[in-house]
Amino acid sequence: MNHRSGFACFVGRPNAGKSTLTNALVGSKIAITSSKPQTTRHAIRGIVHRDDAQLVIVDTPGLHRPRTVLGERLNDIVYSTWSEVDVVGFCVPANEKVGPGDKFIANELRKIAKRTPVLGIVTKTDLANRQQIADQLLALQEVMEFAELIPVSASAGFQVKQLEDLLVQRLPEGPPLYPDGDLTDEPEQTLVAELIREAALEGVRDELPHSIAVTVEEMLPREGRDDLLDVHAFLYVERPSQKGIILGHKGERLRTVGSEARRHIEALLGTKVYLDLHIKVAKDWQRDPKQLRRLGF
Ligand SMILES: Nc1nc2c(ncn2[C@@H]2O[C@H](COP(=O)(O)OP(=O)(O)OP(=O)(O)O)[C@@H](O)[C@H]2O)c(=O)[nH]1
Repeated sequence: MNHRSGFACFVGRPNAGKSTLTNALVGSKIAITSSKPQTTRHAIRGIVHRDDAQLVIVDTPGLHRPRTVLGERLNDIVYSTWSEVDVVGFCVPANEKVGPGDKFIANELRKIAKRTPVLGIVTKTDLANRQQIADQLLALQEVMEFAELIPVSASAGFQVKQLEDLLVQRLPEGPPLYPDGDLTDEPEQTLVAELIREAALEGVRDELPHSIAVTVEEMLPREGRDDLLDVHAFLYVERPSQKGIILGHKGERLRTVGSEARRHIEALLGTKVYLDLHIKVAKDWQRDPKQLRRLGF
């Protein structure tokens, strides 16, 4: 049998379960999941290695109606990802009605479906009964024509292997694209920034959904120690009032954010970490292309 290799990405409205599915396929936490929408801001690749294939999964941010420069940038990332992959999985949760958001995405996907096969994936089947799952498959079929339709549950591990096979079948023949063992080719610094941002948003997402950006200025082993990494990072907010929210009473919240982020960074990098975290106010960074570039968007 010939070896196959190529790229896949999952699309779907926020919270559809794309990151969780990526993690279930890759078998290690490389994309950051959360219970609130739009936390996946970077195209993080996870890699499924098999004897007969290598599947590279690109995790895209949710497509949405752009209202700010950041929104437009995010959509650009989505479109350029779609045009680069061999197969797209369109995720719709089993326990939520197929709605206008899904139809909006389907309309956009239809434009690429002639060149790139699109699989319809009903996710989170553990949250629905058989009838609901069947109804959802039918509802999904209504919105566009799919190359395949499949129900899965990333949490329960239901049909994840089957989905992997369907994705692999759509890849072209070719040698592995990455060396064995690579989980992601996203720079560590980006992952670390994402973990800090995630910790900072915990519990205040409704107040500050898109107002936080994080840059990691420096990551260096502590002099004379090979078991301790110094991480210097800035957390950007748009207004002084938001700084107060992040800081909390007497800076207590920021300390919690710091230790929470540090725990995750240590788990990711497998080393002890000293996290030096400072807040900066960068006025309207979301609307300013120059600031966006500086913050890595
Ligand atoms: N019960 C159940 N929950 C799931 C499953 N997959 C994802 N979830 C939950 O659904 C929520 C959203 O999942 P994510 O994987 O972050 O969704 P996403 O589509 O990547 O979200 P964005 O990054 O916001 O676009 C999280 O709370 C997950 O734990 C599943 O198979 N079963």
